[in-house]
Amino acid sequence: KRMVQRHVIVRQLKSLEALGGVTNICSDKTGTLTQGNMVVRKAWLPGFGTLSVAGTAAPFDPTVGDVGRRPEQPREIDFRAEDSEGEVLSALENHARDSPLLGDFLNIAALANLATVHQTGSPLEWHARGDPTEVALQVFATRFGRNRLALQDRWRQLAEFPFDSDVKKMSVVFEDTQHGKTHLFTKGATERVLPSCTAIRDEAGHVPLTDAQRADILANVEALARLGLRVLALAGRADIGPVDGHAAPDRTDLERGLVFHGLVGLYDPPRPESAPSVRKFHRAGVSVHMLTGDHPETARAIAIEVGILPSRMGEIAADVARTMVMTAAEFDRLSDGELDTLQDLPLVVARCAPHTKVRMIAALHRRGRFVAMTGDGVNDSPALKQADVGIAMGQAGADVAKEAADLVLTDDNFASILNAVEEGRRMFDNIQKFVLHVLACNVAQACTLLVGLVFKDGSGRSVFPLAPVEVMWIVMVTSGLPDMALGFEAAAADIMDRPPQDMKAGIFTWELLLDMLVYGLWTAALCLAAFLLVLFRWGDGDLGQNCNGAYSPACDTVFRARATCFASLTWFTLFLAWEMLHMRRSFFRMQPRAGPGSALTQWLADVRRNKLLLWAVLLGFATIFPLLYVPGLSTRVFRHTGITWEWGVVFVGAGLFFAGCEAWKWAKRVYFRRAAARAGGGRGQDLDSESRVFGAYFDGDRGGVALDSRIDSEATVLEKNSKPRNLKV
Ligand SMILES: Nc1ncnc2c1ncn2[C@@H]1O[C@H](COP(=O)(O)OP(=O)(O)OP(=O)(O)O)[C@@H](O)[C@H]1O
Ligand code: NA
Repeated sequence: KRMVQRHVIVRQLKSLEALGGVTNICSDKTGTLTQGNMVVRKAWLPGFGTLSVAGTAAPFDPTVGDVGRRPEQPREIDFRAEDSEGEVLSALENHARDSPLLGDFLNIAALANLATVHQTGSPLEWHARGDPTEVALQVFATRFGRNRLALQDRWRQLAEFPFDSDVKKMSVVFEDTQHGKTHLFTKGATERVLPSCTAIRDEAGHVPLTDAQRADILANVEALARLGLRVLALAGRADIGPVDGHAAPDRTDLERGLVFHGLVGLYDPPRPESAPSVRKFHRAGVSVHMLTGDHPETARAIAIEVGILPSRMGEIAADVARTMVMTAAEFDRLSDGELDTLQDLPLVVARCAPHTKVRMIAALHRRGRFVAMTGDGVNDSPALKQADVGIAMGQAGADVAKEAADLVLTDDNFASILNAVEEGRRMFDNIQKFVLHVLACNVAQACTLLVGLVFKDGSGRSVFPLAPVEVMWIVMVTSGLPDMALGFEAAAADIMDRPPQDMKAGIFTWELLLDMLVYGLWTAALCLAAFLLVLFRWGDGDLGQNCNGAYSPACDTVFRARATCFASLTWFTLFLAWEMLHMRRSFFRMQPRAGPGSALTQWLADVRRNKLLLWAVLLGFATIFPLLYVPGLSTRVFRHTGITWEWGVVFVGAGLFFAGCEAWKWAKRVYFRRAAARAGGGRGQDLDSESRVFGAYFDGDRGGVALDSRIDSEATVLEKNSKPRNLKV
């Protein structure tokens, strides 16, 4: 339930716990790492030039921002230059009317488009409905007065071939009621649209498309994608003859012989939380991969912005860089064997289709990784099922995807995955603490009772150091209540600073088993020592007759010794619950950094933090007195008797108990520090975090070939140049 506030719906409680052990996260880009609110930033129309939209932070409002124009193609423009946007156009509607080239381009943008953008409410506000990509195009067309709603008087839709992430394009058939002609309008990923194009539109009209022009177009796509823009190609075919919308016309038959009209570049800014979340995942030892349907250059630029790829891509050897960013086609060309020989699997897979996600999971599994995968599409179900933890999107996600998933993010936000992982680790930790406490207490009781069998009275019967009712009481009340309270313990401060737990080992790690023995045996040793000292050292050593059964004056020493043993075990059980708050940190310094107050106030605050545990411990403390001193209850039921000076033994035992536990934790800390230093191989804390995370990739010896390190700078330049100039709120 608490997860709902953190924007996560848990469909499988088990998977939340599993999420704590995730080593690799494969995330979508659009809407998850990015905001999913797109704006058209660039458009290129052959023969008309490059348009730039700047100064808008309001994605739905077509009246905000300027449109600039330069006569060159995008590949010829240095977008870092001050004047890269060119001359600002005024009266955009007139431009659209006067230039048939621009007019046709905008018609495709507005009509091959199911989104609506309109003004409603009072005061009037711009609203949009539909797919973000299409909303952006609709807003762009509306800037020039070409809103689909306005065009509907003249254009009548006859058929639609919908978009899906496998075909990566969509087409519509419209009838121009003014001229009675039928047209096909297509938009989509360039490499899906361009092959169906045979001509290109420019000032001269339609001219056949040459190979040189195709190469030109692709160079322009790259130039725009490098800015982190999603690039779509617009194309169309005029006068296709009669089409019967009811007869389900053949898609491949119509989507050919198209005329290329130009490109649009849409920007979908990363969510502000994405980069910090990726950084936190890296600190937590979790690798983040981005599997996106977008163009590799777009994917690369965004991946650099959110830190999935290092900003210093240019320093990475070319062959390494090539395996860091792959297209699905490149990825799928490699056999399973070849994938397994790669030093690292790609961090970014572009142009991803749903089945590529399944192969990625399989490849990660073969490397023994524990994988969480996001998905929103109808075809993502196999990947979501295959992943150790499948995560669906609550807003953009298809219902089938949600059904196949273990978790649903209600806000589609990548940062919410981080919350879920943290919650998973907390749950795992608390289960481990709970189990360790139960087991250590059991070991303590069992050893005390077993060793106690050695002491036999005159009739040859063993004298129990603990009576059965005492043991029951400790199991059910003294240890039971704190055990429950441990489940509510908050996450440790460093919970996201350590590597994921090994899900194959589960909670029963070597550390836990050793802890169980150490705490259990130490508790048993102290309890037995208390029993024996009170009985033989300071008492008369009289084991009496049948002292397990009933009180008699002869059993007085045994009853006192038993009471001391019981009081000790009660206290140690309670203290051990407190020691469980952190597996390695000292109970007296729970927080890594002391706050403003002294160590004592800090400690008091830490102890008070888990209220339930505090009450459970205090209750356990308080109840021991009636159990010892209420006549009848004490001797008849619990088979012990009130003690006096023996409390001194309990106090000293408590001191030794803490000393022992703390010494053991200290030894563990030293051991793990050394182990970490060895594993770090001297690569110290002083390195910047990028070198730490991506150190394996920056390998000087490989002779890094300077790649295009302009990518990141251009994306930031684009950001800077487009700071809102006349932002309306
Ligand atoms: N509405 C659309 N009409 C036509 N083509 C589109 C549309 N939306 C996206 N495309 C094209 O399909 C490509 C892949 O889009 P897809 O929706 O599969 O990716 P995505 O799911 O948005 O990205 P991600 O996988 O990162 O979430 C886009 O890069 C774009 O070229
Ligand atoms: Na997607």
